[in-house]
Amino acid sequence: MKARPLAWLEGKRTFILLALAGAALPLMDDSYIGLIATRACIYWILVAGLNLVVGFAGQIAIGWVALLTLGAYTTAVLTAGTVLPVVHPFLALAISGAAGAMFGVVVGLPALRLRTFYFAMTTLGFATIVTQVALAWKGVTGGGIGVPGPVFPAPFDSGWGFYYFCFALAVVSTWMTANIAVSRFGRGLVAIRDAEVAGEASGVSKRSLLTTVFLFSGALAGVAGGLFASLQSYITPDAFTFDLSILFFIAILIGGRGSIVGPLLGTIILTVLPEFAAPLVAWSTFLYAALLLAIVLAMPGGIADLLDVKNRRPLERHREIVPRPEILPRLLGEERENEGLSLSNITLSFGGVRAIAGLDLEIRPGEVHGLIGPNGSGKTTTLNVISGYYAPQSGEVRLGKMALPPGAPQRRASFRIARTFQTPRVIGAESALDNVKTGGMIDGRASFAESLLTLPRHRRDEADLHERAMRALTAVGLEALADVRADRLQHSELRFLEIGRALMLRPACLLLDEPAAGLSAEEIRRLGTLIKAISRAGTAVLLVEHHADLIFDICDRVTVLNLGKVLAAGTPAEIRSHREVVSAYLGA
Ligand SMILES: Nc1ncnc2c1ncn2[C@@H]1O[C@H](COP(=O)(O)OP(=O)(O)OP(=O)(O)O)[C@@H](O)[C@H]1O
Repeated sequence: MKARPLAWLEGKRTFILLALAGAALPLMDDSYIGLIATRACIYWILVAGLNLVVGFAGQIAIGWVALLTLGAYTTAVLTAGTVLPVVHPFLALAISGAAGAMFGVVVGLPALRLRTFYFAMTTLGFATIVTQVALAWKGVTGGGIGVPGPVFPAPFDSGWGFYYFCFALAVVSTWMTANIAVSRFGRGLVAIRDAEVAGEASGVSKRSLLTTVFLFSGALAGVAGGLFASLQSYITPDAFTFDLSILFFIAILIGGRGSIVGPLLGTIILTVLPEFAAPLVAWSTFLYAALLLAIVLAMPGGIADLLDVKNRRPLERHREIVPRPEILPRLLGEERENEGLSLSNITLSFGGVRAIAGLDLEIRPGEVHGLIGPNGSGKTTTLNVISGYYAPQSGEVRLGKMALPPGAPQRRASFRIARTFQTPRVIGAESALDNVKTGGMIDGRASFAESLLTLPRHRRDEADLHERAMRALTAVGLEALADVRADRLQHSELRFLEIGRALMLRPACLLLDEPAAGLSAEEIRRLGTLIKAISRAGTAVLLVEHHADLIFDICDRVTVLNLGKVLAAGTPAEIRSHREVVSAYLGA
């Protein structure tokens, strides 16, 4: 068997090793090492929070040094007492955290509108603004001359005393971000990064989740800034360089997206490396850039990928998907009284193209309703109107008596409307189990703060979610692959995985967009049995499909679309013998 030299670094063991090493570091009795270790702890406090923004949510925030600067000046100015009465260093640190949180939201908000590099540019803009204000606002910040940093009271006033203070805060930051990573919030962030529409369909609200994370990440950066001011003894604007911002960002990339241990090791490496390469200090920007290039080209998954030994173990080649529909009632609820979904007079055009023209449709609970028609007849557009991705120009979608708000896809989950996609939208970097858990996002009761501190309600949520997700995976026949990363699964498994995720909503209405595409004949048969069982458990199922056999085998009713209009509607037998349908779609 192939040697796995990094296996011992997997998971929690690395954290424990690092914590023990960190706690024992003062035994070395070398104040220079103490200084570097303190700096690594401070950087990590900031990177821990930024990691949720960059590594988990995939937002390119490269100017986070702005928040370090803000925190440093806030603490220093408050404790120096040059402008206001002197504030106790601990209180000043807490105020810096609050200021960082507020400013974190301000810096982060453009991410709700801007994507990738545009957002990156705004964060850089903020970094420049903060440094320029620090330079220009001489009365408060001392301008280019600067301001003294705080000295924390005993026992934190000595080198190692201050180290332990920073180390303790770094441990707490790690613990809190690790708690978020394994909570529904962490999974929601990764969904925003890798499968935004699927996340929305599961009820992930990008706006509120990102705002909360910017708040938290900003608070950590503010606190890190306060500690940084103390470490520096005296701060001037040139302490907050662009290089520093790049260091924070690259530590996360080197570490690997969606990991905590990786960026932690990345931060330690990037803090320690320049000390060993002191003669190269003038080359630091060049070195960072070269390192980044090397990482992106040689190991895009970063350190975390190297450590992820579990996911390199080969999978069984000939795998079979054997759904277990008999457990559906336990997953979906034994006695459900769902209401049907109805569309009345829906019209939607894209420019001059009439995708749907006055469509009426009724999907009843306990039935499978097939929606068929030639390419471009408006089937996917109909699903997108029901699931809120498109707001129709006229007409109404109702669940029972309730009219659904047009648009607002992330609110559909609360109406228990679930869907799958024509091309499976899964989070490749997460396990099958975590993908399915994302579908149960809206059932979580614990707040972000409760998850941060892993309070009982959070633990109850997670235990419940785990049990249900395992049940959903069993129902769709994928329980043996629960721990496998989704990007290692076969296409057919992804199709069933999406259904598993949708079932987590206990849907009143399930929309399936060509679920049989790419499946073998046997898999289609099993899929048919599963879909039928889902509808019999009380769900209204809308099935868009090109496999006519599947449609006619399992549907209770079929609607045929042509050019966005209903060409025919009725039972499978009626549709099969409908003259116009046969000539327009089914063929002779
Ligand atoms: N976002 C869009 N912008 C412009 N036109 C669009 C858009 N989405 C769909 N259309 C057009 O609307 C019509 C209906 O498309 P739709 O994807 O709903 O058809 P479909 O029946 O699902 O086809 P297929 O079976 O190929 O998936 C097509 O003419 C398509 O080109």
